[in-house]
Amino acid sequence: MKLLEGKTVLVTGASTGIGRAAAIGAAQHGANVVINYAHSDAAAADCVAQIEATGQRGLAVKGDVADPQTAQDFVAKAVDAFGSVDVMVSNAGICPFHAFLDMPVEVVERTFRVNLHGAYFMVQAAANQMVKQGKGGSIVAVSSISALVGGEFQTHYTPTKAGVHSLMQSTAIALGRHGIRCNSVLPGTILTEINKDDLADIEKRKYMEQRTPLGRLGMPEDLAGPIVFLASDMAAYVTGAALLVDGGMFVNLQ
Ligand SMILES: NC(=O)C1=CN([C@@H]2O[C@H](COP(=O)(O)OP(=O)(O)OC[C@H]3O[C@@H](n4cnc5c(N)ncnc54)[C@H](OP(=O)(O)O)[C@@H]3O)[C@@H](O)[C@H]2O)C=CC1
Ligand SMILES: C[C@H](O)[C@@H]1OC(=O)[C@H](O)[C@@H]1O
Repeated sequence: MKLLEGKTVLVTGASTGIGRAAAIGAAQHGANVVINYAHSDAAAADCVAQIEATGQRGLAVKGDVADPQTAQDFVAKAVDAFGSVDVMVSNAGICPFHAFLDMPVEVVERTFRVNLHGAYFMVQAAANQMVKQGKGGSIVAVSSISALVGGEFQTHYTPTKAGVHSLMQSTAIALGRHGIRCNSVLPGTILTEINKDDLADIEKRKYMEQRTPLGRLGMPEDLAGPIVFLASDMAAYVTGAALLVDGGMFVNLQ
């Protein structure tokens, strides 16, 4: 059963990792997919090729989500290409691990701008287009387990993920009257480019695995199903919700 037949799905940060898996998962469920990315041209082209291999249409639009104009351009190009915006998956993000006491100002500001401002303006641009279309829509933001728990080397990052989680709660209220649902997924530790260096520390990787009741770290594809579900009409009465996708890591105190 295809859950997104006839829909146009936009995914930010989809050249690699979770965004890429969500984009391909949406195409496998019958959507045409427009992806955003900032740097990785070849990876973005490969993602579009994978989307098209499903028989759906794909388009990559390059742009830095930290710039509010990128959101306007992304939505406009999606409408030009495929006629509407039915789903926005706000996923683009960075996590440059760094200690707190000597955290450079530029690292804090860049992380806030990409992860939180970027999500804010993407969600706002998509919502305005959905309101104009008058047939509702679905917004799924990729927050994190880190919205709920801290990280010694993530003091600049975890507040952005809590912010994204909170943004979905507030926009669920602001947009409910337009039939637009807003939810977040909260991934645990998923093996992607964002933590390749961090998890090259074998002891740390083992510790993270041992904290996970399902016994393994996540793969990007583990997020595709939950994101497609929240994007789809199967979740028609779900808004303002946050879904942990973490193999049980969050509940594992002892
Ligand atoms: N991996 C994990 O354990 C977890 C990840 N997350 C969240 O998942 C999301 C995706 O990360 P993940 O897949 O892990 O990591 P990746 O590094 O694999 O993917 C990040 C994606 O974001 C894009 N991106 C980065 N900066 C920008 C920017 N300024 N503008 C537009 N696109 C940008 C990258 O594109 P390009 O390379 O072209 O710049 C890439 O497509 C992030 O929001 C992250 O916080 C949440 C919880 C856990
Ligand atoms: C980048 C981290 O490994 C990853 O990102 C998060 O949001 C979680 O903290 C994960 O551990």
